[in-house]
Amino acid sequence: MAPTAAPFHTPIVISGPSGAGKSTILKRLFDEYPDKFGFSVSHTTRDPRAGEQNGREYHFVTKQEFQDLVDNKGFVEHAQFGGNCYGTSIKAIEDIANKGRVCILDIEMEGVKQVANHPSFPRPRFLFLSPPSKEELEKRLRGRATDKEEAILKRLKQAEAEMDFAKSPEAPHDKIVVNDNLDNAYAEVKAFIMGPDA
Ligand SMILES: Nc1ncnc2c1ncn2[C@@H]1O[C@H](COP(=O)(O)OP(=O)(O)OP(=O)(O)O)[C@@H](O)[C@H]1O
Repeated sequence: MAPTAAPFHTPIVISGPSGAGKSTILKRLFDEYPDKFGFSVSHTTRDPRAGEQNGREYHFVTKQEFQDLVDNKGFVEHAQFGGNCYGTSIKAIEDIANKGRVCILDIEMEGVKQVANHPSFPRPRFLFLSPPSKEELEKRLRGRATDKEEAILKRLKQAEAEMDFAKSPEAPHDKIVVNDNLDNAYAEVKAFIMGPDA
C-alpha cells in the first residue's frame, strides 16, 4: 500500500489594522489548540537582543544573506522597518507545515500584497480582521495604552489605508471578520481557520 501523505495544511494569512484584535484572537486560538498552530520564524538583519536565540525569535542573517534570499524569491514577503530588513521565508513556513501544524502569518498590508502576488508560493487562505468602526479602533488603541499619542495617530492613518485596501477589488481576502463582540468574532475566525482542511 502506498504510504499516506501527511495532510497538507494551507497557511493562513491574518491581517487587519493595528488594534483590530489579531493578537487577542490568535492568543485565544493558540490557548485553545496548543498543538495545532504555529508562527513561522522570520528572518532579520537586525542584531539579536539579549536572550534572543538564532532560529527561535528570528533567523539572524547578514544583509548579503538577506539579499540573496530576496534574489532567489525565497521570501513570501519582506520589508524594511527602522533601517533593518525583515522577511518571512518559504522555508520557515514549510518548517511549520512539516511539524503537522497550520502556519499562521500575521502580516500587514504590503506583506499581504506580496504573498498574494508571489510567483511560486501556493496561495494561502486570507483573513482580514476589521474593527467595527474607526471610533472604536481609536478607543481600543488608547485603551491598550501601549503607544504614545504620535504612534496612535500613525496607526490610525495606516488603519485607513488597510481598510480601504480590504474593500478594493485587488484585496485577496477570502473572509472578513468584524471584531465587534469578541466572542462572536473569535467563533467566526475559528470557523474559518479550522475549515476546510486545517
Ligand atoms: N471585541 C473587542 N472588544 C473590545 N476590545 C477588544 C476587542 N478585541 C480586542 N480588544 C482590545 O483591543 C486592543 C487591541 O487588540 P490587539 O492588541 O489584539 O490588536 P492587534 O490587531 O493585535 O494589534 P497589533 O497589530 O498592533 O498587534 C486590546 O487592548 C484588546 O484587548
